[in-house]
Amino acid sequence: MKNTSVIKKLKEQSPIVHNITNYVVMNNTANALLAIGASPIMAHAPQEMEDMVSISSSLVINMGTLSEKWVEAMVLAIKKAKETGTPCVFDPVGVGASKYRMETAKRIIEAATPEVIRGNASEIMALAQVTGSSKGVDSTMDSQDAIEAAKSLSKELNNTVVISGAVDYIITQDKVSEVEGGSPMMTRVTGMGCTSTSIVGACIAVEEDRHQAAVAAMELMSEAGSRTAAIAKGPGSFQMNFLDSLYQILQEA
Ligand SMILES: Nc1ncnc2c1ncn2[C@@H]1O[C@H](COP(=O)(O)OP(=O)(O)OP(=O)(O)O)[C@@H](O)[C@H]1O
Ligand SMILES: Cc1ncsc1CCO
Ligand SMILES: [Mg+2]
Repeated sequence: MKNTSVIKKLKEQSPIVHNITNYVVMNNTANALLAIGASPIMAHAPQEMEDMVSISSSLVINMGTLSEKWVEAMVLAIKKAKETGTPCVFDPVGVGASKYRMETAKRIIEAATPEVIRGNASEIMALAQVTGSSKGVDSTMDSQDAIEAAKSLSKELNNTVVISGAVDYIITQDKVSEVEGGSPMMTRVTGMGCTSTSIVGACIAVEEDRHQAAVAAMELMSEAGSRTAAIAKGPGSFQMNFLDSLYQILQEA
């Protein structure tokens, strides 16, 4: 890890991170947050969204498995977050794959701008409306192909945009940071992208410089991915050992 200052803050502060995320990854991302010393809440009932945001240090909105009640909860949560000054990261899973996802992403962003958006190249391209041709929830292009789209998105929204992939790009207006490392095995385990989004959520809870927070989160993912790849025999042991790697990196910091 190049810079451990954000990680040290995570250890000291143990932030509460409220996640409205998808059924597929809920358990993985809650465990990843616990492994890095954060305190996850996974909840999505509209009736309790404002209370949950009020007690949280950051908000994660992930639109992996949408339904009307969840969208209602997402909109309520991000509006409340704006009111309370709670930073939010948005993961536009599969945006571009359906009209509903495109409309929902717009609705969320129009309700209040998320401080950070993290997606793969297809998602960032679709979100920037450069192309509407996202295939499913996995990326069909290299992360560098979406840099220009991410820059225009970041300028339009005045926020930070993260493109994940073999190389991660963290983009705030014209500022571009790169994070290498990790492992191709990360694409064989569901929800590694969603996990990176939740870790961004933990980092923006403790670091006000959103760009720096997002870089730290992606570096943490990368380091944990590289370490895990050295010992895992396949996706199953990768998934399990990834949590241990996150935990160990935090212990060392
Ligand atoms: N080829 C690769 N080599 C190294 N690291 C990778 C590679 N592909 C992805 N990663 C890492 O895996 C994590 C997830 O990124 P990815 O772009 O696969 O997300 P995603 O497509 O949103 O995933 P999902 O939707 O399954 O959660 C990031 O931390 C990224 O750096
Ligand atoms: C596979 C899948 N489908 C909807 S969400 C999700 C998890 C990865 O984003
Ligand atoms: Mg994803």
